[in-house]
Amino acid sequence: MANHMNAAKNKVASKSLLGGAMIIAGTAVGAGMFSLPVVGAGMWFSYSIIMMIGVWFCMLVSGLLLLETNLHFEPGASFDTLTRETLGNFWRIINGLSIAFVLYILAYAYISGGGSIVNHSLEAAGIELPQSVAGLVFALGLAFIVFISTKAVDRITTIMLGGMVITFFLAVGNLLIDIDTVKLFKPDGETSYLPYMLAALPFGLVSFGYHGNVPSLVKYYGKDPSTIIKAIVLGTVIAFIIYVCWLVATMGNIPRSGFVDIIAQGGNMGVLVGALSGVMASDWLTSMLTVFANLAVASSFLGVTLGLFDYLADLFGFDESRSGRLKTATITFVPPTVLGLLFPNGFLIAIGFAALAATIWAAIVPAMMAYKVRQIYPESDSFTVPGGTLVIAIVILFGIVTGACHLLAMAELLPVYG
Ligand SMILES: N[C@@H](Cc1ccccc1)C(=O)O
Repeated sequence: MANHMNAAKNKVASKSLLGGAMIIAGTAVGAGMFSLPVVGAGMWFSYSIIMMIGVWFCMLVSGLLLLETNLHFEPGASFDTLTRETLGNFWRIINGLSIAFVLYILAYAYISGGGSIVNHSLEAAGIELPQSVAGLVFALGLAFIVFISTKAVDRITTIMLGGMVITFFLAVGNLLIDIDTVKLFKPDGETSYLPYMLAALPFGLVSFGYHGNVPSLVKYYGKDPSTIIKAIVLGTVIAFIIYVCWLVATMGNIPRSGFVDIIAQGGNMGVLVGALSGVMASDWLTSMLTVFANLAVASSFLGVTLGLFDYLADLFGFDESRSGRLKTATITFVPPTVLGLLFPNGFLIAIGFAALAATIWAAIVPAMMAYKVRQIYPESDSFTVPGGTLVIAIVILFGIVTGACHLLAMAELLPVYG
Protein backbone atom coordinates (compact mmCIF):
# COMPACT_ATOMS: atom_id res chain seq x y z
CA MET A 1 0.00 0.00 0.00
CA ALA A 2 1.89 2.97 -1.27
CA ASN A 3 -0.38 5.29 0.63
CA HIS A 4 0.88 4.13 4.01
CA MET A 5 4.29 4.86 2.72
CA ASN A 6 3.24 8.40 1.94
CA ALA A 7 1.50 8.73 5.25
CA ALA A 8 4.70 7.70 6.94
CA LYS A 9 6.80 9.99 4.77
CA ASN A 10 4.79 13.02 5.75
CA LYS A 11 5.58 12.53 9.41
CA VAL A 12 9.25 13.26 9.47
CA ALA A 13 9.90 12.27 13.04
CA SER A 14 8.25 8.87 12.85
CA LYS A 15 10.80 6.69 11.07
CA SER A 16 10.29 3.97 13.58
CA LEU A 17 10.85 0.32 12.88
CA LEU A 18 7.20 -0.34 13.64
CA GLY A 19 6.12 2.14 10.95
CA GLY A 20 8.00 0.20 8.27
CA ALA A 21 6.74 -3.13 9.58
CA MET A 22 3.15 -1.85 9.44
CA ILE A 23 3.64 -0.75 5.83
CA ILE A 24 4.74 -4.28 4.93
CA ALA A 25 2.04 -6.01 6.98
CA GLY A 26 -0.61 -3.57 5.71
CA THR A 27 0.22 -4.39 2.10
CA ALA A 28 0.46 -8.11 2.64
CA VAL A 29 -2.79 -8.54 4.55
CA GLY A 30 -5.62 -8.12 2.06
CA ALA A 31 -7.84 -10.15 -0.20
CA GLY A 32 -5.38 -13.06 -0.28
CA MET A 33 -6.21 -13.72 3.36
CA PHE A 34 -9.88 -14.31 2.58
CA SER A 35 -8.98 -16.93 0.00
CA LEU A 36 -6.75 -18.92 2.38
CA PRO A 37 -9.35 -20.91 4.37
CA VAL A 38 -11.34 -21.65 1.21
CA VAL A 39 -8.44 -22.93 -0.88
CA GLY A 40 -6.83 -24.51 2.20
CA ALA A 41 -9.95 -26.51 3.10
CA GLY A 42 -8.76 -29.53 1.13
CA MET A 43 -5.43 -29.91 2.96
CA TRP A 44 -6.93 -28.46 6.14
CA PHE A 45 -5.22 -26.90 9.12
CA SER A 46 -1.88 -28.62 9.81
CA TYR A 47 -0.79 -28.77 6.18
CA SER A 48 -1.98 -25.18 5.66
CA ILE A 49 0.34 -24.05 8.45
CA ILE A 50 3.25 -26.04 7.01
CA MET A 51 2.64 -24.52 3.59
CA MET A 52 2.40 -21.01 5.01
CA ILE A 53 5.73 -21.40 6.82
CA GLY A 54 7.40 -22.41 3.54
CA VAL A 55 5.76 -19.61 1.55
CA TRP A 56 6.59 -17.07 4.25
CA PHE A 57 10.25 -18.11 4.12
CA CYS A 58 10.52 -17.88 0.32
CA MET A 59 8.66 -14.57 0.10
CA LEU A 60 10.72 -13.12 2.95
CA VAL A 61 13.96 -14.16 1.27
CA SER A 62 12.84 -12.78 -2.12
CA GLY A 63 12.05 -9.45 -0.43
CA LEU A 64 15.52 -9.45 1.16
CA LEU A 65 17.13 -10.27 -2.21
CA LEU A 66 15.29 -7.29 -3.68
CA LEU A 67 16.64 -5.18 -0.83
CA GLU A 68 20.15 -6.45 -1.54
CA THR A 69 19.89 -5.21 -5.13
CA ASN A 70 18.19 -1.98 -4.11
CA LEU A 71 21.04 -1.08 -1.72
CA HIS A 72 23.46 -0.84 -4.66
CA PHE A 73 21.38 2.08 -5.97
CA GLU A 74 20.58 5.50 -4.59
CA PRO A 75 17.52 5.61 -2.32
CA GLY A 76 14.52 6.56 -4.46
CA ALA A 77 15.43 4.26 -7.37
CA SER A 78 12.22 2.55 -8.50
CA PHE A 79 11.64 -1.12 -9.19
CA ASP A 80 11.68 -0.15 -12.87
CA THR A 81 15.17 1.37 -12.57
CA LEU A 82 16.49 -1.67 -10.70
CA THR A 83 15.37 -4.13 -13.37
CA ARG A 84 16.56 -1.92 -16.22
CA GLU A 85 20.02 -1.46 -14.75
CA THR A 86 20.56 -5.07 -13.68
CA LEU A 87 18.68 -7.25 -16.17
CA GLY A 88 18.16 -4.95 -19.15
CA ASN A 89 15.16 -3.76 -21.12
CA PHE A 90 13.59 -7.14 -21.87
CA TRP A 91 13.16 -8.05 -18.22
CA ARG A 92 12.24 -4.50 -17.38
CA ILE A 93 9.26 -4.77 -19.72
CA ILE A 94 8.26 -8.24 -18.47
CA ASN A 95 8.52 -6.99 -14.90
CA GLY A 96 6.51 -3.83 -15.59
CA LEU A 97 3.77 -5.75 -17.39
CA SER A 98 3.52 -8.33 -14.62
CA ILE A 99 3.22 -5.57 -11.98
CA ALA A 100 0.52 -3.76 -13.96
CA PHE A 101 -1.32 -7.04 -14.50
CA VAL A 102 -1.28 -7.88 -10.78
CA LEU A 103 -2.52 -4.42 -9.82
CA TYR A 104 -5.35 -4.53 -12.38
CA ILE A 105 -6.47 -8.04 -11.53
CA LEU A 106 -6.29 -7.34 -7.81
CA ALA A 107 -8.42 -4.20 -8.32
CA TYR A 108 -10.97 -6.46 -10.00
CA ALA A 109 -10.68 -9.07 -7.21
CA TYR A 110 -11.30 -6.38 -4.62
CA ILE A 111 -14.37 -5.12 -6.51
CA SER A 112 -15.68 -8.70 -6.67
CA GLY A 113 -14.89 -9.36 -3.00
CA GLY A 114 -16.00 -5.86 -1.96
CA GLY A 115 -19.29 -6.22 -3.84
CA SER A 116 -19.87 -9.57 -2.18
CA ILE A 117 -19.18 -8.26 1.30
CA VAL A 118 -21.11 -5.00 0.81
CA ASN A 119 -24.02 -7.12 -0.37
CA HIS A 120 -23.74 -9.36 2.67
CA SER A 121 -23.77 -6.26 4.91
CA LEU A 122 -26.75 -4.71 3.11
CA GLU A 123 -28.72 -7.94 3.35
CA ALA A 124 -28.32 -7.78 7.11
CA ALA A 125 -29.87 -4.31 6.93
CA GLY A 126 -32.75 -5.66 4.84
CA ILE A 127 -31.59 -4.19 1.50
CA GLU A 128 -31.39 -6.54 -1.50
CA LEU A 129 -29.17 -5.58 -4.45
CA PRO A 130 -27.73 -7.59 -7.32
CA GLN A 131 -24.09 -8.28 -6.43
CA SER A 132 -22.77 -6.54 -9.54
CA VAL A 133 -24.52 -3.32 -8.43
CA ALA A 134 -23.03 -3.67 -4.96
CA GLY A 135 -19.60 -4.03 -6.62
CA LEU A 136 -20.27 -0.87 -8.62
CA VAL A 137 -21.22 1.09 -5.49
CA PHE A 138 -18.06 -0.18 -3.74
CA ALA A 139 -15.80 0.70 -6.68
CA LEU A 140 -17.28 4.14 -7.41
CA GLY A 141 -17.21 5.20 -3.76
CA LEU A 142 -13.55 4.28 -3.31
CA ALA A 143 -12.47 5.43 -6.78
CA PHE A 144 -13.74 8.86 -5.88
CA ILE A 145 -11.35 8.98 -2.90
CA VAL A 146 -8.38 8.03 -5.10
CA PHE A 147 -9.48 10.63 -7.65
CA ILE A 148 -9.53 13.44 -5.04
CA SER A 149 -5.93 13.02 -3.87
CA THR A 150 -3.22 10.83 -2.44
CA LYS A 151 -3.68 12.69 0.81
CA ALA A 152 -7.34 11.72 0.99
CA VAL A 153 -6.32 8.07 0.50
CA ASP A 154 -3.69 8.40 3.24
CA ARG A 155 -6.10 9.83 5.77
CA ILE A 156 -8.86 7.36 5.05
CA THR A 157 -6.63 4.26 5.01
CA THR A 158 -5.04 5.27 8.30
CA ILE A 159 -8.49 5.43 9.87
CA MET A 160 -9.41 2.12 8.21
CA LEU A 161 -6.26 0.43 9.48
CA GLY A 162 -7.07 1.48 13.05
CA GLY A 163 -10.62 0.16 12.61
CA MET A 164 -9.28 -3.12 11.20
CA VAL A 165 -7.03 -3.76 14.18
CA ILE A 166 -9.88 -3.19 16.64
CA THR A 167 -12.52 -5.20 14.77
CA PHE A 168 -10.08 -8.04 13.93
CA PHE A 169 -9.24 -8.63 17.56
CA LEU A 170 -12.83 -8.31 18.75
CA ALA A 171 -14.29 -10.66 16.14
CA VAL A 172 -11.45 -13.11 15.63
CA GLY A 173 -10.56 -13.00 19.33
CA ASN A 174 -14.04 -14.25 20.08
CA LEU A 175 -13.88 -16.88 17.35
CA LEU A 176 -10.57 -18.06 18.82
CA ILE A 177 -12.20 -18.59 22.21
CA ASP A 178 -14.90 -20.73 20.64
CA ILE A 179 -12.64 -22.93 18.52
CA ASP A 180 -13.08 -26.64 18.50
CA THR A 181 -9.69 -28.40 18.42
CA VAL A 182 -11.34 -31.57 17.17
CA LYS A 183 -12.39 -29.66 14.05
CA LEU A 184 -8.83 -28.38 13.61
CA PHE A 185 -6.91 -31.60 14.08
CA LYS A 186 -9.42 -34.33 13.27
CA PRO A 187 -11.26 -32.92 10.26
CA ASP A 188 -14.27 -34.65 8.75
CA GLY A 189 -14.88 -35.37 5.07
CA GLU A 190 -12.73 -37.40 2.68
CA THR A 191 -9.32 -38.70 3.79
CA SER A 192 -7.10 -37.15 1.12
CA TYR A 193 -5.31 -33.97 2.26
CA LEU A 194 -1.78 -33.34 1.01
CA PRO A 195 -2.48 -33.36 -2.76
CA TYR A 196 -4.68 -30.28 -2.31
CA MET A 197 -1.65 -28.25 -1.23
CA LEU A 198 -0.47 -27.83 -4.83
CA ALA A 199 -3.52 -25.89 -5.99
CA ALA A 200 -3.43 -23.77 -2.81
CA LEU A 201 0.20 -22.69 -3.19
CA PRO A 202 -0.46 -19.68 -5.50
CA PHE A 203 -2.90 -18.22 -2.96
CA GLY A 204 -0.25 -18.44 -0.25
CA LEU A 205 2.15 -16.55 -2.51
CA VAL A 206 -0.34 -13.72 -3.14
CA SER A 207 -1.07 -13.31 0.55
CA PHE A 208 2.64 -12.67 1.21
CA GLY A 209 3.03 -10.17 -1.64
CA TYR A 210 4.44 -6.81 -0.52
CA HIS A 211 7.50 -6.47 -2.74
CA GLY A 212 6.51 -3.24 -4.46
CA ASN A 213 7.11 -1.55 -1.12
CA VAL A 214 10.76 -2.56 -0.74
CA PRO A 215 12.06 0.34 -2.91
CA SER A 216 9.73 2.65 -0.96
CA LEU A 217 11.26 1.46 2.32
CA VAL A 218 14.77 2.15 1.01
CA LYS A 219 13.66 5.64 0.00
CA TYR A 220 12.08 6.15 3.39
CA TYR A 221 14.84 4.86 5.69
CA GLY A 222 17.81 5.57 3.40
CA LYS A 223 20.70 3.06 3.26
CA ASP A 224 20.02 1.57 6.66
CA PRO A 225 19.90 -2.18 5.93
CA SER A 226 19.54 -3.38 9.50
CA THR A 227 16.36 -1.35 10.14
CA ILE A 228 14.88 -2.27 6.75
CA ILE A 229 15.65 -5.96 7.27
CA LYS A 230 13.99 -5.85 10.68
CA ALA A 231 10.96 -4.05 9.21
CA ILE A 232 10.56 -6.68 6.48
CA VAL A 233 11.00 -9.58 8.89
CA LEU A 234 8.65 -8.09 11.48
CA GLY A 235 6.06 -7.06 8.88
CA THR A 236 5.92 -10.52 7.30
CA VAL A 237 5.84 -12.18 10.75
CA ILE A 238 2.88 -9.98 11.74
CA ALA A 239 1.11 -11.03 8.52
CA PHE A 240 1.94 -14.67 9.28
CA ILE A 241 0.50 -14.42 12.81
CA ILE A 242 -2.68 -12.79 11.49
CA TYR A 243 -3.07 -15.61 8.92
CA VAL A 244 -2.58 -18.31 11.55
CA CYS A 245 -5.21 -16.67 13.81
CA TRP A 246 -7.52 -16.41 10.82
CA LEU A 247 -7.04 -20.08 9.85
CA VAL A 248 -7.60 -21.18 13.45
CA ALA A 249 -10.71 -18.99 13.69
CA THR A 250 -12.23 -20.21 10.42
CA MET A 251 -11.23 -23.89 10.46
CA GLY A 252 -11.88 -24.15 14.18
CA ASN A 253 -15.48 -23.02 13.70
CA ILE A 254 -16.57 -24.24 10.27
CA PRO A 255 -16.20 -28.02 9.72
CA ARG A 256 -14.16 -29.18 6.71
CA SER A 257 -17.30 -30.57 5.08
CA GLY A 258 -18.93 -27.15 5.57
CA PHE A 259 -16.42 -25.66 3.14
CA VAL A 260 -17.79 -27.82 0.31
CA ASP A 261 -20.87 -25.64 0.39
CA ILE A 262 -18.87 -22.39 0.58
CA ILE A 263 -16.81 -23.49 -2.43
CA ALA A 264 -19.94 -24.53 -4.35
CA GLN A 265 -21.23 -20.97 -3.87
CA GLY A 266 -18.07 -19.55 -5.45
CA GLY A 267 -15.96 -19.10 -2.31
CA ASN A 268 -16.30 -15.31 -2.41
CA MET A 269 -15.70 -13.20 0.70
CA GLY A 270 -19.36 -12.62 1.54
CA VAL A 271 -20.09 -16.36 1.50
CA LEU A 272 -17.22 -17.13 3.89
CA VAL A 273 -18.10 -14.29 6.24
CA GLY A 274 -21.74 -15.35 6.06
CA ALA A 275 -20.81 -18.92 7.09
CA LEU A 276 -18.73 -17.59 10.01
CA SER A 277 -21.55 -15.29 11.08
CA GLY A 278 -23.74 -18.36 11.28
CA VAL A 279 -21.56 -19.89 14.01
CA MET A 280 -20.90 -16.71 15.98
CA ALA A 281 -22.64 -16.28 19.28
CA SER A 282 -23.76 -12.67 19.09
CA ASP A 283 -25.05 -10.38 16.37
CA TRP A 284 -22.73 -7.70 17.62
CA LEU A 285 -19.63 -9.83 17.00
CA THR A 286 -20.96 -10.80 13.60
CA SER A 287 -21.16 -7.10 12.76
CA MET A 288 -17.56 -6.66 13.92
CA LEU A 289 -16.42 -9.43 11.58
CA THR A 290 -18.33 -7.88 8.68
CA VAL A 291 -16.92 -4.43 9.41
CA PHE A 292 -13.42 -5.95 9.52
CA ALA A 293 -13.90 -7.66 6.15
CA ASN A 294 -15.26 -4.45 4.60
CA LEU A 295 -12.34 -2.42 5.90
CA ALA A 296 -9.71 -4.99 4.92
CA VAL A 297 -10.83 -5.15 1.33
CA ALA A 298 -11.53 -1.40 1.06
CA SER A 299 -8.11 -0.41 2.40
CA SER A 300 -6.35 -2.88 0.09
CA PHE A 301 -8.37 -1.56 -2.83
CA LEU A 302 -7.27 1.99 -2.05
CA GLY A 303 -3.62 0.93 -1.70
CA VAL A 304 -3.53 -1.12 -4.88
CA THR A 305 -5.47 1.31 -7.07
CA LEU A 306 -3.39 4.26 -5.84
CA GLY A 307 -0.29 2.33 -6.94
CA LEU A 308 -1.93 1.60 -10.29
CA PHE A 309 -3.09 5.23 -10.63
CA ASP A 310 0.45 6.59 -10.12
CA TYR A 311 1.94 3.94 -12.39
CA LEU A 312 -0.47 4.69 -15.26
CA ALA A 313 -0.16 8.48 -14.86
CA ASP A 314 3.60 8.07 -15.18
CA LEU A 315 3.35 5.63 -18.10
CA PHE A 316 0.98 7.79 -20.18
CA GLY A 317 2.36 11.14 -19.00
CA PHE A 318 -0.98 12.41 -17.62
CA ASP A 319 -0.49 15.42 -15.37
CA GLU A 320 -1.86 16.36 -11.96
CA SER A 321 -4.55 18.73 -13.31
CA ARG A 322 -8.22 17.90 -12.85
CA SER A 323 -8.55 16.68 -16.43
CA GLY A 324 -5.26 14.75 -16.18
CA ARG A 325 -6.42 13.00 -13.03
CA LEU A 326 -9.78 12.28 -14.65
CA LYS A 327 -8.04 10.58 -17.58
CA THR A 328 -5.86 8.54 -15.25
CA ALA A 329 -8.86 7.63 -13.09
CA THR A 330 -10.73 6.45 -16.19
CA ILE A 331 -8.03 4.02 -17.30
CA THR A 332 -7.44 2.91 -13.71
CA PHE A 333 -10.99 2.17 -12.68
CA VAL A 334 -13.11 1.52 -15.76
CA PRO A 335 -11.57 -1.84 -16.85
CA PRO A 336 -11.76 -3.56 -13.43
CA THR A 337 -15.21 -2.09 -12.71
CA VAL A 338 -16.60 -3.28 -16.03
CA LEU A 339 -15.15 -6.73 -15.34
CA GLY A 340 -16.72 -6.59 -11.88
CA LEU A 341 -20.13 -5.86 -13.45
CA LEU A 342 -19.78 -8.65 -16.01
CA PHE A 343 -18.32 -11.27 -13.66
CA PRO A 344 -19.21 -10.37 -10.09
CA ASN A 345 -17.96 -13.67 -8.68
CA GLY A 346 -14.49 -14.12 -10.11
CA PHE A 347 -12.76 -13.38 -6.80
CA LEU A 348 -10.86 -16.66 -6.40
CA ILE A 349 -9.98 -16.97 -10.07
CA ALA A 350 -8.59 -13.42 -10.08
CA ILE A 351 -6.44 -14.06 -7.00
CA GLY A 352 -5.04 -17.17 -8.72
CA PHE A 353 -4.05 -15.13 -11.80
CA ALA A 354 -2.56 -12.42 -9.60
CA ALA A 355 -0.36 -15.16 -8.13
CA LEU A 356 0.78 -16.30 -11.56
CA ALA A 357 2.00 -12.81 -12.48
CA ALA A 358 3.33 -12.13 -8.97
CA THR A 359 5.65 -15.15 -9.23
CA ILE A 360 7.59 -13.04 -11.77
CA TRP A 361 8.12 -9.76 -9.93
CA ALA A 362 7.83 -10.93 -6.33
CA ALA A 363 10.02 -14.05 -6.59
CA ILE A 364 11.85 -14.76 -9.85
CA VAL A 365 12.99 -11.24 -10.82
CA PRO A 366 14.29 -10.29 -7.31
CA ALA A 367 16.31 -13.53 -7.24
CA MET A 368 17.70 -12.95 -10.74
CA MET A 369 18.62 -9.36 -9.93
CA ALA A 370 20.51 -10.36 -6.79
CA TYR A 371 22.42 -12.98 -8.80
CA LYS A 372 23.38 -10.32 -11.34
CA VAL A 373 24.30 -7.73 -8.75
CA ARG A 374 26.67 -10.19 -7.05
CA GLN A 375 28.46 -10.63 -10.37
CA ILE A 376 28.66 -6.89 -10.98
CA TYR A 377 29.94 -6.11 -7.46
CA PRO A 378 31.84 -9.24 -6.37
CA GLU A 379 33.84 -7.37 -3.73
CA SER A 380 30.91 -5.45 -2.30
CA ASP A 381 30.60 -5.22 1.49
CA SER A 382 26.99 -4.05 1.25
CA PHE A 383 24.21 -6.28 2.70
CA THR A 384 24.15 -9.78 1.18
CA VAL A 385 21.45 -12.37 1.87
CA PRO A 386 23.17 -15.39 3.44
CA GLY A 387 23.02 -18.80 1.78
CA GLY A 388 24.77 -17.97 -1.50
CA THR A 389 23.44 -19.08 -4.87
CA LEU A 390 21.50 -21.96 -3.28
CA VAL A 391 19.04 -19.53 -1.70
CA ILE A 392 18.63 -17.73 -5.04
CA ALA A 393 17.91 -21.06 -6.73
CA ILE A 394 15.35 -21.98 -4.06
CA VAL A 395 13.44 -18.73 -4.60
CA ILE A 396 13.45 -19.13 -8.39
CA LEU A 397 12.30 -22.73 -8.08
CA PHE A 398 9.55 -21.68 -5.68
CA GLY A 399 8.34 -19.10 -8.23
CA ILE A 400 8.37 -21.57 -11.10
CA VAL A 401 6.64 -24.35 -9.13
CA THR A 402 3.95 -21.97 -7.86
CA GLY A 403 3.29 -20.60 -11.35
CA ALA A 404 3.15 -24.16 -12.72
CA CYS A 405 0.66 -25.13 -10.00
CA HIS A 406 -1.64 -22.30 -11.05
CA LEU A 407 -1.49 -23.31 -14.72
CA LEU A 408 -2.03 -27.00 -13.92
CA ALA A 409 -4.96 -26.17 -11.64
CA MET A 410 -6.49 -24.03 -14.40
CA ALA A 411 -6.10 -26.94 -16.83
CA GLU A 412 -7.91 -29.10 -14.22
CA LEU A 413 -4.85 -31.31 -13.87
CA LEU A 414 -4.56 -30.79 -10.09
CA PRO A 415 -6.97 -32.03 -7.44
CA VAL A 416 -9.19 -29.17 -6.20
CA TYR A 417 -11.32 -29.67 -3.10
CA GLY A 418 -15.07 -29.27 -3.13
N1 LIG B 1 -0.83 -9.42 -0.46
C1 LIG B 1 -1.93 -8.73 -1.06
C2 LIG B 1 -1.85 -8.72 -2.56
C3 LIG B 1 -0.55 -8.21 -3.12
C4 LIG B 1 0.23 -9.03 -3.90
C5 LIG B 1 1.42 -8.60 -4.43
C6 LIG B 1 1.83 -7.30 -4.13
C7 LIG B 1 1.04 -6.47 -3.37
C8 LIG B 1 -0.15 -6.92 -2.87
C9 LIG B 1 -3.25 -9.38 -0.66
O1 LIG B 1 -3.26 -10.49 -0.16
O2 LIG B 1 -4.30 -8.81 -0.84
